[in-house]
Amino acid sequence: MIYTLTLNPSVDYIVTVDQFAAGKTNRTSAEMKNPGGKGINVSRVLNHLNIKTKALGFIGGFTGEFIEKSLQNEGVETNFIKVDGDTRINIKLRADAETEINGRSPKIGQKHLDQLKKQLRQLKSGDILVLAGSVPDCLPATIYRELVQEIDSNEVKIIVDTSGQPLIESLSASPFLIKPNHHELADVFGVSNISVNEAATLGKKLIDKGVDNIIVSMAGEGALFIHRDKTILGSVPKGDVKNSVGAGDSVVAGFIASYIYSDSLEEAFRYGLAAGSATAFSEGFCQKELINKLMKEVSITNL
Ligand SMILES: Nc1ncnc2c1ncn2[C@@H]1O[C@H](COP(=O)(O)OP(=O)(O)OP(=O)(O)O)[C@@H](O)[C@H]1O
Ligand SMILES: O=P(O)(O)OC[C@@]1(O)O[C@H](CO)[C@@H](O)[C@@H]1O
Repeated sequence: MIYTLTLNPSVDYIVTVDQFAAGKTNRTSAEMKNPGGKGINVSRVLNHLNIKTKALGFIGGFTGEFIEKSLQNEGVETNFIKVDGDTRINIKLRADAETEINGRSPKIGQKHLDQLKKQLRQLKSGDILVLAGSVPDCLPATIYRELVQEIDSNEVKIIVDTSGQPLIESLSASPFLIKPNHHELADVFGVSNISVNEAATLGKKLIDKGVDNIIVSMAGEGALFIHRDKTILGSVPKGDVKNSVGAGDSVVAGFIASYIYSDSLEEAFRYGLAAGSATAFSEGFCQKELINKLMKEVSITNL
């Protein structure tokens, strides 16, 4: 089974304002409310690709109910733990530029954490666990590593998509895959504005720390795939970007979808990039048909 864990889900309120004026009353020309949070997005994209997952995490209040109902309506299996307080609402403002305001998590108590640990103890050899998104303020930055320690089997593949200290702390859990973007990777080393070659060098340092595979996404500039004995540069298709929310999550979902069938890391990397771009070029999340079309435009070069 593939499990996704979103410690800090969100209702994504995506609003389009034709001409945004700061400090004025602006009116929307379009708006959407979607269940969000990185792990939930991975589950939703995999569902588009007819792959079953179980979405785990903490939800609360009317926003939490909205998320649970929306996922159930789409056919995504969930096993959320209910907390007091409302799940956050994240604002994605589409105007000339895209601006995001991400909210804070409701409080998560020890009993909720214990419930989650109990769920994770049910995971079995061959399962995949995707730990994705920010860590709520009330939890320690080490939480992903601590949660992985609850899993009995060493044969569960761990995928981590987070940033900052939680990403650094998760490295010692020996993840099968991490997917930082180039800014997040640079951040791990306290640097900024890295070139592709610098990203490859920094990525290899994380491989030396015990990570099996790394995808470093660089938006429209392509992506790197780094494995112990090879580094590959992937191109991404050219197109009209309509939506960047969930593009990175689609890379993770696409990678998983392809890997479980092909068992080929290179094919999975290419499919992940095609899925990321298919989401970027769509109003909602990627669909199979567009991913397959874009696959032809993703080329890879060994570095
Ligand atoms: N301008 C673009 N043209 C083509 N594909 C794009 C573009 N921007 C993003 N993508 C696709 O989306 C993927 C993820 O983009 P990015 O590197 O911005 O990740 P991210 O920062 O994790 O994304 P996000 O947090 O917005 O979901 C890229 O690997 C690519 O497949
Ligand atoms: O605040 P976090 O947890 O880092 O990111 C949350 C978020 O921005 O990530 C998803 C897109 O990747 C959105 O659905 C959601 O709003």
